[in-house]
Amino acid sequence: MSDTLLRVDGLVMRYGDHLAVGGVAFDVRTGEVVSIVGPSGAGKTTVLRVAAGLLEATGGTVTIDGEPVAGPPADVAVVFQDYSRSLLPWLTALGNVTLPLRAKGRSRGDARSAGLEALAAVGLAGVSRKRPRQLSGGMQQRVAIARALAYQPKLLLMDEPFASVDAQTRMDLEDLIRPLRDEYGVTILLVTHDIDEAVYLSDRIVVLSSAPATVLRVIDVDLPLPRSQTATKEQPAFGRLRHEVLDLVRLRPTSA
Ligand SMILES: Nc1ncnc2c1ncn2[C@@H]1O[C@H](COP(=O)(O)OP(=O)(O)OP(=O)(O)O)[C@@H](O)[C@H]1O
Repeated sequence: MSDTLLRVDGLVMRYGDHLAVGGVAFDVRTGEVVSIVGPSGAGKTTVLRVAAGLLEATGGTVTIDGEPVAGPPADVAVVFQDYSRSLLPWLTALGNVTLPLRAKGRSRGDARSAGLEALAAVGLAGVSRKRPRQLSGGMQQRVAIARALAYQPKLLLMDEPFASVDAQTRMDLEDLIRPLRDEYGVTILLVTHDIDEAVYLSDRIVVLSSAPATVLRVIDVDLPLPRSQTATKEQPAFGRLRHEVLDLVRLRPTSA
């Protein structure tokens, strides 16, 4: 469980005159759930998009299993915040989940059984024939997660995946993550604004500074497993971690 799957090394990103990311480095080990947090505009999404091969960095390297990322890697899936734009409205839930599998050359029957299994894993066994507009926001995001998992990626990258749903649905979706990690043996790197969510879900948290982003600290989250929305969040250790992360995220550079 301790080998490195993703390595971000000296990552620099400049948008025109703006130096957004100023040398970010961290590792994600196989099987981990790691969150990236930081102030608004710190470059969290930028780091994730470079790891996904969707954006070319100005400098530094990202490797997955030792291979430099240059374009979207075959065994990486991405889940975005905006589920309404990530699902195809004219396809059923199952059709959305199986589309990438068919594109990858899997047979119809094989794609269908992997798709049904993934929909069941996210708690949507009964809605495989429904279209996205017939599903709630939380259910649509579950379909997007099922689509990513059915692909059986080594690495799942998630950018604010629960930011557009209500608080109760958010907790339900959070509680899918660690069991899905176990069931699919997938490593997860997640960007979130929500410090409680980062502490609750993660094995480690990468805290970025404001721009130009660097890694302020990588924090081990050694809260016992399995986690629970009530018991875990009542633990003094949860409060201490939350406090530590919040202090770092709210750090402001001292003015000269
Ligand atoms: N395509 C782009 N062109 C120009 N500037 C960009 C572009 N994408 C991002 N930026 C800028 O780079 C900085 C980092 O953006 P990024 O979205 O990575 O940060 P973030 O930490 O994910 O932000 P937030 O917490 O607000 O979602 C911001 O100042 C943003 O305005």
